[in-house]
Amino acid sequence: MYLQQLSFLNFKNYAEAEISLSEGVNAFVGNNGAGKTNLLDAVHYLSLCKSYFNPIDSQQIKQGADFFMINGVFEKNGNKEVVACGVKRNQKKQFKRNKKDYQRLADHIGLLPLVMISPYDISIIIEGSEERRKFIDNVISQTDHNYLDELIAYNKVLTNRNALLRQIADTGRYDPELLAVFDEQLIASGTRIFQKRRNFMEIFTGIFNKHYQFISEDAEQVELIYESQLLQDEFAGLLKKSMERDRVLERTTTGIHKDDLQFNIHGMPMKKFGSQGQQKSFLIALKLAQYTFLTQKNGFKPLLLLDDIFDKLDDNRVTKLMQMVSNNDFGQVFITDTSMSRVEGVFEKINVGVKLFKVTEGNIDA
Ligand SMILES: Nc1ncnc2c1ncn2[C@@H]1O[C@H](COP(=O)(O)OP(=O)(O)OP(=O)(O)O)[C@@H](O)[C@H]1O
Repeated sequence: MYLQQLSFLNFKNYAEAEISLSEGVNAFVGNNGAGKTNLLDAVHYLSLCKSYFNPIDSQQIKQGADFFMINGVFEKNGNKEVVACGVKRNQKKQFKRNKKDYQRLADHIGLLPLVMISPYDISIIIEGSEERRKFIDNVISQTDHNYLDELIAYNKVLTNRNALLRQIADTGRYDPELLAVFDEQLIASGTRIFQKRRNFMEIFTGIFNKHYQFISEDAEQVELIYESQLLQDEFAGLLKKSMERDRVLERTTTGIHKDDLQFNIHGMPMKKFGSQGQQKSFLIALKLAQYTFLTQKNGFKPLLLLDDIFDKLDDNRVTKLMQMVSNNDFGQVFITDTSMSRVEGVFEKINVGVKLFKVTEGNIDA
């Protein structure tokens, strides 16, 4: 599966652009602020119906314009998939596959899978647990359609249960039967999500370890550990035990909404003890593991988008990484960088062909 043609109108700093892409490695080179990341984000829209960086669609419309449009022609299993995404100010986002509107955007997720690696991913390491849960959920939902619905259902019951806990605190009165219904729904849904996350992490951790060791050439010992209260006890028992605390705190304190991932380097937290290059290597290994997982599950290769990938990595790691993503386990790759000579040098060294694009202030030249 790969993107053959990409065009857009009024998207971020681009008035208009149209490019034909290589099935292999495509590199976009230009100065800071030229529009390299914006271009990757347009590809992200076509795959996941949204920006990777900013959840507000209208903010992606070029300043002064009142709509944006992104079109992509993909090749998948010998067929063409024509995908179009349009956003007009104050109107619902339009998303089409082969000229047909989608009823639900969620139906598109997973059709054209994509993995993005960006400097913003550092939030997975340094921010709170929500970022790490988002990462797991994003990977699983690209291969399991029911997963997203299950999560939405869980969060809805969680909101209702929390509202009831606040009502109990305010009024001292409540309907125990209603609480029992919420608990039952939360347990059923939460347990299914937990099982999916645990099964996923069992496979994913092994893939991650292999990728990290490859990129770092076994230079350091790292760990990726799934943490969930449900690993210790059944959800029903946990909920019962935490009832008193939940009532005091007026929110549900146990469940899969508390799951987290632990990242360690030499047994210590990566966030505090990893160098910037080690943290970046860790994130790259996580994302490449996501790539391998999606490939194994789907039976075809996702797109791989590498934004500003060379920054903070030493030459050995850059070479290893580019060797890896240019081999047969990977398909179409997009890379951005600020230096043409660096990109040319890296690919000459590993003897891999690359399609080069120059990006200058909203213009792309092949
Ligand atoms: N809605 C918008 N309308 C007009 N310009 C926008 C819009 N959104 C973002 N931009 C502009 O896009 C530019 C940023 O582009 P982008 O992030 O793609 O740069 P880049 O080439 O990746 O740079 P760097 O090398 O610094 O990462 C900024 O100048 C920003 O002001």
